[in-house]
Amino acid sequence: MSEENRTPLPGSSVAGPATDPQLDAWRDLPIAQQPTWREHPDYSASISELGSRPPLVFAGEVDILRERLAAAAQGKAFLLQGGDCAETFDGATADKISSRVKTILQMAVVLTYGASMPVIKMGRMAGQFAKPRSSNDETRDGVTLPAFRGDIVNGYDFTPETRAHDPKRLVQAYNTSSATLNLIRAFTQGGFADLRSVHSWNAGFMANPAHSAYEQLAGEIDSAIRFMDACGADFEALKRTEFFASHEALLLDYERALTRTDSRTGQPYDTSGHFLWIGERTRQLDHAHVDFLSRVRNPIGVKLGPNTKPEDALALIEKLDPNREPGRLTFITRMGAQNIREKLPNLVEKVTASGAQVLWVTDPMHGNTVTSENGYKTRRFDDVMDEVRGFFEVHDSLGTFPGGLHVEMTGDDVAECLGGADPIRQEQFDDLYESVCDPRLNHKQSLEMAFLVSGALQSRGRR
Ligand SMILES: O=C[C@H](O)[C@H](O)COP(=O)(O)O
Ligand SMILES: C=C(OP(=O)(O)O)C(=O)O
Ligand SMILES: [Mn+2]
Repeated sequence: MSEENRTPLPGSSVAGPATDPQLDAWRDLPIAQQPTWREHPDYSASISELGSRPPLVFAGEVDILRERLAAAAQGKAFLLQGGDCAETFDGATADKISSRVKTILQMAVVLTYGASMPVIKMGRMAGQFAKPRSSNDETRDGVTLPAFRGDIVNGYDFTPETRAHDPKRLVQAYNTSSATLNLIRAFTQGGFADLRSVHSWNAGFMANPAHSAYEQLAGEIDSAIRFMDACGADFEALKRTEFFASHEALLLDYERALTRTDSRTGQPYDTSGHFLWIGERTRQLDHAHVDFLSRVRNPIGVKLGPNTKPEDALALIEKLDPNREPGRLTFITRMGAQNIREKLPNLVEKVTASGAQVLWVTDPMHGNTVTSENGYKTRRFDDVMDEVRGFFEVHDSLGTFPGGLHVEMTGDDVAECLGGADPIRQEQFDDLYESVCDPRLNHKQSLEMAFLVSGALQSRGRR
């Protein structure tokens, strides 16, 4: 069958043309944080291989997510987005994926109760392989090599061979994302996500005396589930849950190659994930990332750091959400606990006054990174929670909706962030620090955060 006559199946997606003046406009713009691999002998073959592979997500699912995020932007749902700073190829095991999904589901139950509204569950998963870095190089014992930029670009081991940028990794990232997403779909659709099991996993967390402060809330959730059961609630329907995949759209080679024209609407969708965000280091208005993401239909996030001016935020809205479509644009603020109460109000005020309806989400991780005395990149649980509290205070005082939480977390018992009720100490880092980039909340710290945020949402609802 000739290319022109090939009719797409209803609702399926077909590969776009090799070049497209709109989707390829970014190629003529300045671009930061990209690998140096254009001249590599495997570059073209890797890109065309990605271009011929099936989409990882279906455009219809992306539309559903946009509707869910629109509800959150209107104060009727709450977003929970979490996962590794940097996923790794080796880390895509059944155990690690299931414990991360499990932890997100556990957090979501606690948050749903506190918020009394739906919680949109989203992993920094199945594609979170590319990392922007502050420096191009890393020096150890007098040897300088290219910095680790995520498994999609190079490897973590400190050897010249591993640190070389290798475009074949693009295809490996696609394959790993595909396997990860397959397992996520199986878990969340196949009975693993049953509300009653998720709730029973939380009993394990409550068995730790360090968490006694959360007993009342845990008891209330328990009673609510028993009450639902007694009323004959349809627990069959609660055996499945929606779960969306997201990552930073950093490598435009990868994102462009997975962009497809949706046969239902004729619109381009970046099918590498449901939700994509632009990082703090690549959100320049006239640069490639903003241009490319302005042209795809997916819901888009933008990280906003402490130096964001209101004019920057307004210009990003104009470019990324010209039709002011609720659910299209999420601002993920990462100000730092020290700054949030001072810097966030002006931004929120000016954006609200402009009439735009964005979803405001807090990332309490990236503005609170410090180096421990023994040399590890870390974050203090108290600083992280202080930023979350500041985020709630600012939105409460302005009458706007604190719509979600974006966290670097894992389901494993690692030691990377300091503190928590069952405190992690820096002496544990040598044995239990596993992250190849930023420090993540471990399983217990993640659940503790969910209980604290749930309490804040509950008091907000009672006011
Ligand atoms: O995840 C975020 C960034 O990639 C990371 O914070 C950069 O950190 P660096 O300063 O170690 O490069
Ligand atoms: C790079 C990240 O964040 P930011 O762009 O906010 O620094 C990240 O989310 O890992
Ligand atoms: Mn990070």
